Amino acid sequence: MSKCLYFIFLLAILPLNLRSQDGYDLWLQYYPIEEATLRENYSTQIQGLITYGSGATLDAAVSELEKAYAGFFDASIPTAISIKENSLVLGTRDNLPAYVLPSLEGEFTKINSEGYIIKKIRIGNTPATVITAETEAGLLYGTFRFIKEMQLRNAIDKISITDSPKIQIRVLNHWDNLDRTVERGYAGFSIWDWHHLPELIKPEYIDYARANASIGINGTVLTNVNASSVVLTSAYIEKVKALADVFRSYGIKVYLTARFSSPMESGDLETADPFDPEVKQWWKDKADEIYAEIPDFGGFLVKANSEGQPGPNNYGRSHVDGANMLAEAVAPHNGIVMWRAFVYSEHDPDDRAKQAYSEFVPFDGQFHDNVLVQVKNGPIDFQPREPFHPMFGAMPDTPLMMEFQITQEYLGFSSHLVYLPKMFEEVLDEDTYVQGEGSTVAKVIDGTLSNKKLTGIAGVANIGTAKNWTGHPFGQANWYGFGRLAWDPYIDSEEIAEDWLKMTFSKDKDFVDEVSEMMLDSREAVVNYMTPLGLHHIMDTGHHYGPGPWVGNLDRPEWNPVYYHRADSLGVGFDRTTTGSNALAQYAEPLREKYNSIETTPEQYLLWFHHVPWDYEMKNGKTLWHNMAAKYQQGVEEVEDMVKTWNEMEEYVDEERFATTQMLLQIQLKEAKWWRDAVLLYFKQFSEMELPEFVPTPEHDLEYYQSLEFPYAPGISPSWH
Ligand SMILES: CO[C@H]1[C@H](O)[C@@H](O)[C@H](O)O[C@@H]1C(=O)O
Repeated sequence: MSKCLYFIFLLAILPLNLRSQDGYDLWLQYYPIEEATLRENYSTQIQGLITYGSGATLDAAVSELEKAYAGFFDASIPTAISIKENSLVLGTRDNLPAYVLPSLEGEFTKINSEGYIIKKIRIGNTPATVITAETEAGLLYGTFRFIKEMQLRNAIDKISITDSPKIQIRVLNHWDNLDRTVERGYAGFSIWDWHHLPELIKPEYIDYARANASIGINGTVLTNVNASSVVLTSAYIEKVKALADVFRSYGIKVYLTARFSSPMESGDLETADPFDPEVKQWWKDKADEIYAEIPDFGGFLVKANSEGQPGPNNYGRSHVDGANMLAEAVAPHNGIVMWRAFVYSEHDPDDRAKQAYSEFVPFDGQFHDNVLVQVKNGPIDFQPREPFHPMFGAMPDTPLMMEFQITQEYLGFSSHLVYLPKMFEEVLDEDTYVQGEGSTVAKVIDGTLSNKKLTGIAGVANIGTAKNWTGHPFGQANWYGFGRLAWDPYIDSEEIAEDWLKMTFSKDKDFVDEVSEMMLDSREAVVNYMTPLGLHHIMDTGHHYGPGPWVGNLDRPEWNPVYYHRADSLGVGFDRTTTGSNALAQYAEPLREKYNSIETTPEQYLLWFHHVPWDYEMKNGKTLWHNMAAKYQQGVEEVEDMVKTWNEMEEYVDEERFATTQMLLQIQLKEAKWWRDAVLLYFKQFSEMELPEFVPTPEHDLEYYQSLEFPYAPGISPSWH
C-alpha cells in the first residue's frame, strides 16, 4: 500500500472525534452515535419531527435538529404531518394543538418567558416527546437542550426537563474597534467585518449566533466601550442592522456602545451636556433612527468619565443625569441603558478600590427604570482574585448587572489555561451580608434579594477570527461557562466543565474526571503563580502580561504596580483597614470587622486588606515570606501537574487540539516560573530574607527580568499605545 493510501485507510478507521480538527465547531459537535443500543433507542424515540407555528426562530430550531440528527445518524431527520407514535413535537404553547396541552398544564407554571419544557407525554394513547415554551426563543433553547441530552448520551425515553433563565439580560461585550482590532483580545481580529457589511453575511455570524443561543446568551454589544461615535452614523446603522437580522432568529438582540460626545462628533452640536435640550433631542432622534431599522435593538452600553472617555461630569452633571438622558431616548422603544460603574477618573484617588462605590451608591434609586448599572466583579480590575465589589448589595433600589471578563487580560491572555467559571462561581457565591447571612452576590444579580424587575450579566468576550474562535482550545470553556452561569448563577462549575469536555472532546469517564479536575485546579494555580495571598495588579503595565511589580515611574500613582503592593522593609500589602484607606467600610458587617483584623481576614485576601510584616506568623506557623514563596512554588507545581495530566490524554483527543494544548501548557509552565522567580527576587530586596530551599535557584537575576521587553502585545487598542 502506498503511504498515501495507508494514511487514508488510517483516517477511515479513526473514530471521528480523534481526527484532527481545528475546534471551529466549539461544543456543537454532533458525532455519530456509535453504541448500537443507544443508537437504536434514540432513533426509536424520534420517529417523526412535527412543528407547529412558523417563523425564523422556529426554522433555526429545526435546522439545528436537522444538523444534529444528520451528525448522530448520518441520515435526514424523519418528519411527520400529524402526531403519531414517538413523534418529536415542537411548538410554542399558543401554537400547539389544544389536545396536546392538558398533559403539560402544570409544567407551564414552572417556566418564565424564555424557559422551556421537554417532556415525554401521552397524547391519548400515543407517546410523543414535546418541546414547548411560551416564546419562540424558549423553544430554541429547549431544542438545544434536547440536542445536548443526546450529545451527552443521556436517556431520552422518559425525558422530563423544565428550565428557565434566572437572569434576563445575558450579554457578551465585545471590546471590538471598527478597524477590527480588539482591545484586550487575544484571538485574532474582530469577527465583525464592517468593511463588507451589510452585503456580506459570513457563515461565522450564524455559527456565532448558534453557539450563543445554545447556552442562552440573548444579547451582544458589538462595539468597544472605549467607543467610536462612527458606529452611530447611518452607514454603520445599516451594517448593524444586517447583523441584527441574522441574530434575531437566534433570540439575540444587538446593542451598541454610545460615546457620550457623539452629538458633537457624529452630529454637529457644540456640547454633549445631558441637560441641553438639543442634546436630548439628538439622542432621541438617533434612537428613533436606529429603531426604525432595528425594531428590537437592545439599547446602549456606556463607559463615561473613565480612563479619558467623555461623560456627564465634563459638564458638571452626574452619572444619573447622563444615564437617564439616554434612558429617555430609548424608553419609547423598550430599550435599556447599561451604564458602567468602572469609573477611573482623572483625579488621583487615595484608594482606587473605593472610587466606583463613592461615585454611585449615593445615587441609589435615582436611575430610570430602564437603566442597569454594570459593575465589574471586583473593585479594582479583573484581577486573578479580588474580593467581590462592595457595590453588590449596596444599591437595593438600582438594578446592578455583573460584568465578568472572559478574555484573559490579567490571566495570561490566550496562552494560559485558566478555567474561569470556577472564579465566576467563587464571586457569585460570596456573601454580601447586606440582608443577613445568605445575601449572596448571585442573589443581587438575579434580583431575588431586593426584588429587582430588571436583571443582567455581561461577559467581555474572548472571541476573534482565530480558527477556533478563542485562541486557546480551552478558552472556549470560558465562553461556554459564562453562558451557563448567566442562565443559572447557581450551577456548579464542575458540572459545566464536565458537560463542556464531553461535548468538546470525549465522553470517556477517565478523560472527563482527570481533565475536569485539571480545569478546576487551574483557577487556583494562576492565582498562586501570579498574585497569591491578596496581591494584585503587579502585572507589567500597559499590556498586563507577565510580572512587573517594580514599575513605579508612571505619571499617575495608581498606574504603578508599586502602588498596589506597597512593599517596604517592614512588609507588603495595601492597608485598606480603618488605619489605612478604610475601603473595607464599603462592605456590610460582619465583613467589615472580619477584614479589619489581620487574624480574621481570609489568607486569600490578606495583602488586599493589610500591610503585613514579612516575618508575620501565619496560620501554619511559618512567616509571611515563607508562605509567599510557597504559594509561588505551588503555582509552578500545579502547572507541572497540568502538563502531566494532559500528556496522559493523547488517546482521547484529536491530534491538532492535543498538540496545541500541549505546547501552550509548556508556555504556561515556563511563564509560571518566570512569574515566581521575578516576583520573589523583587520582594526579596525588601524582606531581606533568603528564599526557602524548596524554591529552585532562579535561572536569572532580577535585573534580567526587569530588562525583559514585550514590544508587541496583542489586544492593545490604539488608545493604549
Ligand atoms: C476597555 O478598556 C479597558 C482597559 O483596556 C482595561 O485595561 C481595563 O481592564 O478596563 C478598561 C475598561 O474596562 O473600561
